[in-house]
Amino acid sequence: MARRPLVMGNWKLNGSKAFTKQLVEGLKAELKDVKGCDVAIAPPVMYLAEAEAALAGQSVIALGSQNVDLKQSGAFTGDISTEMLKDFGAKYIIIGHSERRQYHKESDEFVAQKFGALKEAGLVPVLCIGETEQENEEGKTQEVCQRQIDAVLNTLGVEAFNGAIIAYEPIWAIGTGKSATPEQAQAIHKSIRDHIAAKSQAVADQVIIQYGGSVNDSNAADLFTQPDIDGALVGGASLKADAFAVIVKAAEKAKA
Ligand SMILES: O=C[C@H](O)COP(=O)(O)O
Repeated sequence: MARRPLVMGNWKLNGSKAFTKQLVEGLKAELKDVKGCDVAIAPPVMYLAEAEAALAGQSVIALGSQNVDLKQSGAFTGDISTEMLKDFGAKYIIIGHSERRQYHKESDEFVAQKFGALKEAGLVPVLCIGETEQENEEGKTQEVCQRQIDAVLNTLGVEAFNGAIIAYEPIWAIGTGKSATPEQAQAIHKSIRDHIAAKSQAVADQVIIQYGGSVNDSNAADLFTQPDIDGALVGGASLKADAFAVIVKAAEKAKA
């Protein structure tokens, strides 16, 4: 079945009020005629208000967030709730990014709880999974990805993946300039889809599986030729409107 691609920019810990306005204006100009690809940006939560204001009046670019917490209100210093994200019009919410797993010790189970909280709130989880370089060299890539997905499958059921996004991001490819090859990524994406298909073919057929890890304006088109690569989660190259636009348009063209 045809899946509508999603290209999402993860700005990580970058930007300012002025940068946010400037980049969003640039993206609006570059992407105004895009029809065949969903597009989202995840600025730092500090700048969701600026991004929401700058995105007003257009429907090509959706707003997202890089994280969410579990509680709705109360004495939880520093936390961000699903309702707060909805208040800013955020839709696509990244969870389980390897930087959160590594630097904030987020476990598979904790990430699965966040997945459930997002589904309950009517938001779209963008579940990041992926192996370290060592796990890759030890041939454990599929095992690691399946374990990270199983944390959701086994607690929320396969139907939770209806309308959700998976982002396969090999950790060794993030920010290194060393992307997985299209063939390497396709093999893992297919194994992820097959793993979900073992529970439900229908759910597997519709789930968007993005690739992330050094995607740029030069390598995106080749990645998108692969049948199970349904878009990209882009870090560094999402900070430049022209490079990000090339990636979006490559997805639109490849999946037309
Ligand atoms: O969320 C995005 C990824 O971590 C990829 O980052 P990158 O494109 O800078 O390698």
